[in-house]
Formats: sequence, structure tokens, C-alpha cells
Amino acid sequence: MNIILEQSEIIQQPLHVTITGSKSESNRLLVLQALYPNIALENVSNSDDSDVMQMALNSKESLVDIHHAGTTMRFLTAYFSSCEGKIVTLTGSKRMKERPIKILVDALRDLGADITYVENDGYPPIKIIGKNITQSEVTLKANVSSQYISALMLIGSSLENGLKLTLDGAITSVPYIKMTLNLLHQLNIDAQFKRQTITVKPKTEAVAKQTLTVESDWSSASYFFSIVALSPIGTTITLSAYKASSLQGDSVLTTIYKQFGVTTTFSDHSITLKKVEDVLKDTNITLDLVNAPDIAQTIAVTCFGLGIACSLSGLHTLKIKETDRLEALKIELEKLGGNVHITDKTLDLEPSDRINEDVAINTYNDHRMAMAFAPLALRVKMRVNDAEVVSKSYPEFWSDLEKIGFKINKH
Ligand SMILES: O=C(O)C1=C[C@@H](OP(=O)(O)O)[C@@H](O)[C@H](O)C1
Ligand SMILES: C=C(OP(=O)(O)O)C(=O)O
Repeated sequence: MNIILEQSEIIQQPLHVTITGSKSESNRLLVLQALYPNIALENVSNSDDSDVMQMALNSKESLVDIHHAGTTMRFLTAYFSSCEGKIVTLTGSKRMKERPIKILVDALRDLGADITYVENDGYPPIKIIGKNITQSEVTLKANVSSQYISALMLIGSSLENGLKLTLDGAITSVPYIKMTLNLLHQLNIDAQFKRQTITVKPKTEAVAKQTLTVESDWSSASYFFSIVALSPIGTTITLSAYKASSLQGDSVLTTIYKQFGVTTTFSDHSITLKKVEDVLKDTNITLDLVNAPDIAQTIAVTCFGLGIACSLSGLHTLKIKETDRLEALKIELEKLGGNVHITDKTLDLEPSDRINEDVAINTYNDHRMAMAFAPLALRVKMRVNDAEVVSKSYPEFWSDLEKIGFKINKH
């Protein structure tokens, strides 16, 4: 499905959007629920990635296809490796077969897991023969993806001797590791993360019966921060259900978007975003996003929409996500008239004073490409190709935009 976004404005007011649960929290809790069935979950994400996680956890098939879902692939690699007697091949989309998994597979093999590559060494698909894992100490590289570390942490308490992970080198996407740690603590699992070491103790007594509520997704909220930033002073949007002390690192949006003149107020499980001032044209937004890689596209496009410069760093993980997001951003922003310079870990955007009209944005099987560019319809008419990609994390994205005043034609 390709869509045309007519030039739009936010309908005044009040506007309220309820966003689905965090896919990161959901995918962790679904694995933990498989290990500890006593826990009940509320507000689980309705994203494709969480649907596929639930499908895979319940599947009795010998071949499980997790499509584009990175966390699902990584978390299940660890989970199935520790399910004694389980024999399964995990595969995914063409892109998933290009997303590296060697660091995790090597760590699991060091712990005694039986995993073989079905096609190319270091990449899915992989065949797993589940084992009773008794070894507990392993070292792994920490600067490629935090998902490998979370995957191991999630199974740690179910292993006979627990886990001691030594993290080698700089640690990337740290808030996601802390999210995993915090969820383990909520289940009363003894786990620690100190400097380069993570320990998870085996859980000997049953996990108490309890209901855990997933907070809504902050990465999905980022597109509304961008919409408010690109709207006139006074524009207000309320999003739910959020809390002031989030487990999600992308909640740093509340601080970052102050620089775009957007304030955030918390009340009663919701946040209200308000545009309070315009940004000066000579502003250069300088940010290190090593802790919040998923909002890089949103921020780059907000800056382009405002005509201001940005210098974004800490982006080395973007090259191995749903697409090479640095390349994709450069190509699509330049089609719109931007001037973008990228390295393998930075993106610099020059200030600009016009946006090319009626450009068709390619989305590269990447939900965040579609959602990050959509707010530009507040400036010009534009098109988004393969717009259905949004369902990877936020299936109602286009209908929610229509609700707040965007004019969308599907064809
Ligand atoms: O653990 C998680 O839920 C995630 C970790 C991050 O990946 P990296 O650690 O590979 O940067 C993030 O980009 C991804 O969307 C979700
Ligand atoms: C990188 C992402 O997801 P994953 O790695 O789980 O595919 C994302 O949602 O932006």
C-alpha cells in the first residue's frame, strides 16, 4: 500500500491518542511469562513483532519464521537453546538473514548450547537443539547490540547455575539492558549490572502470581513529539498510557524535544505535549544517541522539517537494524532537498529553507522510515511507499494520524 499525505494541519483540540504497549517490554515479558506462567500481562503490544513472539513461543513447528523482528530472533535464540528437548530452526525475512547474531550464538555455545547455522555463518537461519545449560560464565562483545545481552539475561534465572556475563568493551543501548534488569527485579529475580559485569542468580522458589502492566511505547510517541514540534505554537496532543519513571530509554524524548520548543506534562497515566516556542533558525541540535538509537530517524526528520541543522552521533547500530538507517535517511532526506553527511556512526544535516513537494519516500521494510517522515505532511504534500510497514511496531499509526487531522489517501 502506497499512500499520499495531503498537506495537513493538526485539528484543534483536545486530541488524545492511546498508543499500544512497548514492544521491547512486551517481548521481554512474553519470554519471562513462558518461563514463569504465573505472571499475567496487560497492555501487551499489538505490534507484528510481539504477535510473532507469541506465535513462536506457542509453536510446535520445527521451522519458525520471525520475519523482521530483531528482538524476537535474539531473545528466542537464547530461550530455545535452554529448552531441553526442543528442536527448532529459527528463520526470518531476507533482511533478518543479514542481521548478525554471531556474538550471541558464540556466547550460547560457550555456555554449552547446540546451535548450527543453516545458510551463512554468523546469520539466521539457525537450528537449535535445546539443552540443559549448566555452565554459567561467559564473555561477550557489548558494542554491537544490547539485544544479545538482554537475551542471555532473560534466561539467566532459569539456568541451573544462573549466569555471569562479562561485557567486553563499550556497551551500546544501555537503557535496554537496564529495562531487562528492572523487569527481572519486578519478578524478584536476583540480578545485578555493575560496570562490565552482569549476574543473574538462579530462581529457586516460584515467581509470585502477579499482573504486570506494559507501559505504552515511547518510540511510537516520538512521531507525535515531531508532529507537535512542526506545528504552530499552542498545539497540544495527549498520549496514553505513560508514566514519569519509565523503563524505556526513549522517554528521553521529553528532554530532547524541549530543544524544539515542546514541553511534556505528566498526569494520570498520560503525557501532554505542547508547542510553546519556535526554534531559532541558526540552532544546531547536537546529540549522542547511543542510548536511544530508535529515535534518530524521528529527530533527523524533525530538524529537516524545521529547516535547522543537526549533528547526531552514537549511531553505529543503525547500520544493522531493519535497514541501513543511515543510508536510508541520507537518500530520502536528499530527495526532499536536504544536504546530509553520514559516516558509519554519525549523521550531519545542513540547515535548509525548502522542502521538495510530492516526493515519494521509500521505506526499506523499516517501520521507522515511514513513521519518521510522515510528520513532514504538516509542511508539504508527500507520498509514503509500502506504508503498511508501520505494523512492525505500531499498526494503528495511520488511523491515529487521521484522527488528529492528517489527510491520507491510500492506493
Ligand atoms: O532490547 C530491545 O528491546 C531493543 C534494543 C535496541 O537494539 P540494539 O541494542 O541492537 O541497539 C533497539 O534498537 C531495538 O529496537 C529494541
Ligand atoms: C531496531 C528495531 O527493532 P528490532 O531490532 O527488534 O528489529 C526497532 O524497532 O527500531
